[in-house]
Amino acid sequence: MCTAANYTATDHYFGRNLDLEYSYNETVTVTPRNYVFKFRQVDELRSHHALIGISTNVDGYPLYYDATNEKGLSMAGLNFPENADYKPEDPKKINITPFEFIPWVLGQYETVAEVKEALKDINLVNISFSKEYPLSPLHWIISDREESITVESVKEGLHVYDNPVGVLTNNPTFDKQLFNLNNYMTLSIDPPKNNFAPDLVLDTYSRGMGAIGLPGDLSSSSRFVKAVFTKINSVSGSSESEAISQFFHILGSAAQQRGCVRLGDKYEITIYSSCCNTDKGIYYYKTYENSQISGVDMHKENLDSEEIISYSLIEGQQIKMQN
Ligand SMILES: C[C@H](CCC(=O)NCCS(=O)(=O)O)[C@H]1CC[C@H]2[C@@H]3[C@H](O)C[C@@H]4C[C@H](O)CC[C@]4(C)[C@H]3C[C@H](O)[C@]12C
Repeated sequence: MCTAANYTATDHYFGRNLDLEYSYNETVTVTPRNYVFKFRQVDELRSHHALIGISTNVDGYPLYYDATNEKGLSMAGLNFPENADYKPEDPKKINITPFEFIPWVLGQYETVAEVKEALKDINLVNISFSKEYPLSPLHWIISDREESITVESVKEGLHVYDNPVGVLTNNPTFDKQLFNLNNYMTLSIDPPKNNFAPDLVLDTYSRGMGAIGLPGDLSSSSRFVKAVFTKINSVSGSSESEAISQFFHILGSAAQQRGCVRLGDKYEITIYSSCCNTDKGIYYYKTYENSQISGVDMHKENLDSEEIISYSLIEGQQIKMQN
């Protein structure tokens, strides 16, 4: 399971939890402007916006999970099993493979509005990277400071939904996730009023009772409701430190602890949580066993170069002893 979100304090932030039972040796990867992005069915991009995000790099190609470009546009791919349906090549469309989708969008566009226009001509074509890296069933959230969309290639075709909550998890399809929020409209951050039985004396015996009924399990639809409630009601100071702390707490509301979701002989965990300051191009992250925030600043790299730059994730707790 995964959860992605965006958030605006003074700056704008975008990030995700990557929930899985194994890892692909992912790294924080900066793709500079002159790295040649080759595509299977369309012309290469010799010069493009620079990107920072997390990827698995195979044969020098960054297979991004989530990324932000130097213009502040961000995108993340999340699992969408049984629903994702990629298509045969369509000669009337721009045929992009799912593994090329993040570089193709972030390499060229600056805003969600531009992406929406471009998506009218896109076909997500069923070509995998290689035998070892087959097609992943994904859907995507794309955000800038102003708006977010969700893109789902399903049996009926390519669906592009406005995403008014700036959150994405996994199944079911995004229209159903949004509809499900109707069921929670009475939840509140304030103490509840007794609408249940006004003649009964009912006591608000604990803080937080306004949100009783907010799901706490780790299913995708429950994480969606929990993350939306937490994000929409989030309050943070405007400093970088306060904003990124708050953002990691939003993701923390839907994080997976080892032992709660069994998959055969493994457990799904939140492998990493990320928070990119999309205005400054700084990618912050934590890992399951490293609660300290680490960061990579894309602008400290030579963004005019041609080679990708990657940083291994710092794993293992960094404990600051005080005596
Ligand atoms: C499985 C990951 C998403 C995590 C997630 O949503 N889990 C939820 C599980 S569930 O629905 O609740 O069951 C996705 C996100 C990005 C994906 C990776 C990226 O797309 C990059 C390449 C793409 C290649 O085609 C396959 C390997 C891969 C390296 C992908 C492996 C895997 O599918 C990743 C890591």
